[in-house]
Amino acid sequence: MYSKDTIAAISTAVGDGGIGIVRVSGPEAIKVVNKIFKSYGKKKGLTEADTYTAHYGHIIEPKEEQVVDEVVCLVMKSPRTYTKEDVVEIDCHGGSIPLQKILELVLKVGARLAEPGEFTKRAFLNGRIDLSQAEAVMDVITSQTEAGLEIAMDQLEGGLSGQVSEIRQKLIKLLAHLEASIDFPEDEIEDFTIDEVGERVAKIIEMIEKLLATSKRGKIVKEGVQTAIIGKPNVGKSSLLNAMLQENRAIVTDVPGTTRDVIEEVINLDGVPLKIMDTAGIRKTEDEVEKIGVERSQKFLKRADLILLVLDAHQGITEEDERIINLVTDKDTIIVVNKTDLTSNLDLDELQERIDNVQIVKTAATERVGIKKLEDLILEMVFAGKVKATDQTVVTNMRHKEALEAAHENMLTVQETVGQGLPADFVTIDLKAALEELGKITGNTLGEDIIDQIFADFCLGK
Ligand SMILES: Nc1nc2c(c(=O)[nH]1)N(C=O)[C@@H](CNc1ccc(C(=O)N[C@@H](CCC(=O)O)C(=O)O)cc1)CN2
Ligand SMILES: Nc1nc2c(ncn2[C@@H]2O[C@H](COP(=O)(O)OP(=O)(O)OP(=O)(O)O)[C@@H](O)[C@H]2O)c(=O)[nH]1
Ligand SMILES: [Mg+2]
Repeated sequence: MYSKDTIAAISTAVGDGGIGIVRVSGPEAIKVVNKIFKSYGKKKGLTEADTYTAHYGHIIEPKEEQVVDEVVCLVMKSPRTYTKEDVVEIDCHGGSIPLQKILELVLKVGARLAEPGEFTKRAFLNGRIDLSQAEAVMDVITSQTEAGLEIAMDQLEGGLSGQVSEIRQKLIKLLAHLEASIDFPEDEIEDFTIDEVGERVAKIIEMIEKLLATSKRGKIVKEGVQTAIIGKPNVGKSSLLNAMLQENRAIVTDVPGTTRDVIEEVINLDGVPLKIMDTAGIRKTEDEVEKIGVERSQKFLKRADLILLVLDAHQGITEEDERIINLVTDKDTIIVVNKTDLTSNLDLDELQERIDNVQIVKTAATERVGIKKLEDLILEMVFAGKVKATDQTVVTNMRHKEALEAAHENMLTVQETVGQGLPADFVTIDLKAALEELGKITGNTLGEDIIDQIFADFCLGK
């Protein structure tokens, strides 16, 4: 079972700020800190303190009566605390010596060192938050953009938990009805028709699909969009990157084959980290160095979420372009027809007709023309037009996505069985499986080892 040790850790960055915090949690937290805390003036010790009160004083080495640091202690009493246990925070000076010295003392007088994520794990095990909320704590800490923070905060406040439990409630109700009809087939109290079962199943599937549909957006906001700029040499790929960055990051010359390595830059497009890679022009080449660059860009092409394929309007479409166009058929792609400030030798209508499902944008990179339109189109594409939908719960976690997908599979099986008019006991197994999958998101149905593994990835002191 779960240990009720009193745990302690440094909860702030060590030696990297004016103030640092040593956090202590567990049944002995107040007693432990009280052994090394001397309050200012004649005041009583921390054991007499009310919950959520701050106490000024000193940390003292118990035997030697040596003052270690001047601090403020926060006392928070069970059950209304971060862990639901007694919590004492020692706000000390932020240098690594005071922090480590105080932690050492706390450990000496009765606490043990907390494992990574153990405070939050206790908040979960003691029922203050569920597993998806606990995981959101890390997402808040590691968020890269404001949009990412907003989504993580929604999850921390129980947005995802609420939706998952709503689906689970529906499943449990359906299961209860079906099991009753199996156990007491002659009772007619709650026996609903097969159509009603079908409707309820369809509703549950729809709810799961709605959540799953947000995961693409979730991944993008959390991890960014890997964008590769590709095209044959000299079409203006590096110029396009520079125009999007609004600076001259990549070297631009009129010599084909200028970019030899892959250049990676991040631009913040309306809260979305767009990770743009400018690649070496793709073409057959005898030059060894350039060849390596070409091979690397083909590799990046495979990894990219989005491809900006650049063509030269002045030159028109050549055989080399054709080969590149054929490389990218199954990826989200925007064709950038560049150098539109020069006379055009490219038939846009003909191009659009040939690749009817790919969007085309006209630019003149060196003149910074068409860049805003390109950026709007990128946002529209990666979010399917739902850029501003930030009030919505979004699935960002792979573990959650996989559980939703598994539950979805189970429900489709249920739907098929119901459609064939098979008796109730044929579907309860799959309904239970779906219920179990959804429970993994909130942590209701996860083994201890997997829970341990999730918290092990947390940072120290969290
Ligand atoms: N000093 C300090 N600042 C911090 C934290 C902390 O642990 N300590 N946090 C750590 O992540 C974050 C805040 N998160 C917290 C979440 C819950 C509770 C808490 O005590 N909840 C109780 C009491 C609520 C109440 O008084 O109404 C509860 O939910 O029962 C505290 C902090 C950020 N700032
Ligand atoms: N007129 C005009 N010239 C452009 C435009 N974009 C790029 N160029 C010119 O085209 C040449 C090649 O541009 P780069 O950006 O280096 O082309 P690239 O595709 O990165 O070339 P490689 O790295 O060699 O594959 C340079 O001389 C640029 O100034 C444009 O929109 N209009
Ligand atoms: Mg280049």
